[in-house]
Amino acid sequence: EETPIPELGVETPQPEELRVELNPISGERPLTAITYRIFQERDLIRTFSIEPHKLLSYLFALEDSYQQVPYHNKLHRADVCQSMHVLLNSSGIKDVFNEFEILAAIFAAVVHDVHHPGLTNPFLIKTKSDLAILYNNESVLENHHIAVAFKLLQADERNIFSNLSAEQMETLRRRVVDMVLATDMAKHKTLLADFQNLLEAKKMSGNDYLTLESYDDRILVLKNMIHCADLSNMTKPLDTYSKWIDRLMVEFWKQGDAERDLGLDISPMCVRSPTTKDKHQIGFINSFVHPLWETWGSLVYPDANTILETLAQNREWHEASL
Ligand SMILES: CC(=O)CCCOc1nc(Oc2ccc3c(c2)CO[B-]3(O)O)c(Cl)cc1C#N
Ligand SMILES: [Mg+2]
Ligand SMILES: [Zn+2]
Repeated sequence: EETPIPELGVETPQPEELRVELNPISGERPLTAITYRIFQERDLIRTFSIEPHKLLSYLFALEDSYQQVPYHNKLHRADVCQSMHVLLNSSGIKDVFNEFEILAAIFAAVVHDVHHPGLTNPFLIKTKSDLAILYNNESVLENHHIAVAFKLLQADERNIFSNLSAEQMETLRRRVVDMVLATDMAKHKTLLADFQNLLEAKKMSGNDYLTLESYDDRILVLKNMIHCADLSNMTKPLDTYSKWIDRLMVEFWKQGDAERDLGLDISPMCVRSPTTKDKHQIGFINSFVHPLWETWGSLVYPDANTILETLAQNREWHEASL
């Protein structure tokens, strides 16, 4: 039977200054529009005998359960889902993953930030929030996203996997848990190091296309793929990227306001000042995003060359604003 979604335990800062322009096509439901289309495009509905009305009910529930936060809302999840869809088609890995892995990857992307409160793990931990207590400070947000995603599946009219066998469901759940947990930035260094070691080993083996046998190797590439999709804003053209940054800063600044009101140290990237945005984005790109995308670029060479150029241009845009 259906059990209630775990409480957030924190009130979410309400952004009054956010105007959401409605897209003429997807209207109020960008997540459903994009995800349903991708499921159709990849023939997942037929392959897994997914009942269309259940898919719509599930996607509607995902959209409705998101918090009204400036950046980590249904638009971001639709964006990551679409980016994942594109990355799965990259040259060199297009035929590597089977339809079960693709189903898990698209599903993980669309649920990876569900019910996000617009606050960071460090904030939830230092404020001793219910979520941090529930998940013992370990990947607090990511555990919550996974729990909410699977709780929403418990209602029969939303159970899009009702025609999977118990064993298929277990493997799908394992993959989705692994991928969503991999979007925790605290895991970044290990995840990227393991990815680089894998690619180094494959290069040593000499064959020019990627062959992945073990579950661990296969899920490692998928974990890095969703991590790339999650951090793909700065690989997009500047006019798109700057809109994401504006939303992100509103969200970070609201957390900074909450930290100040609670008498806590303000997280460096949440400080309201004109140079914070550029300084932190340059730091974030140099420390995390560029190394990750460079490694991805070596896997799918030359597919990601344009992405790497756009990333460099966006970094220069920040540097010019300093
Ligand atoms: C516009 C961007 O592309 C920047 C990505 C967000 O900017 C940062 N994100 C950071 O960590 C997270 C990255 C991904 C996610 C989350 C946190 C929570 O949900 B999520 O999965 O979307 C850190 Cl540590 C720093 C920055 C900076 N600047
Ligand atoms: Mg997240
Ligand atoms: Zn995300």
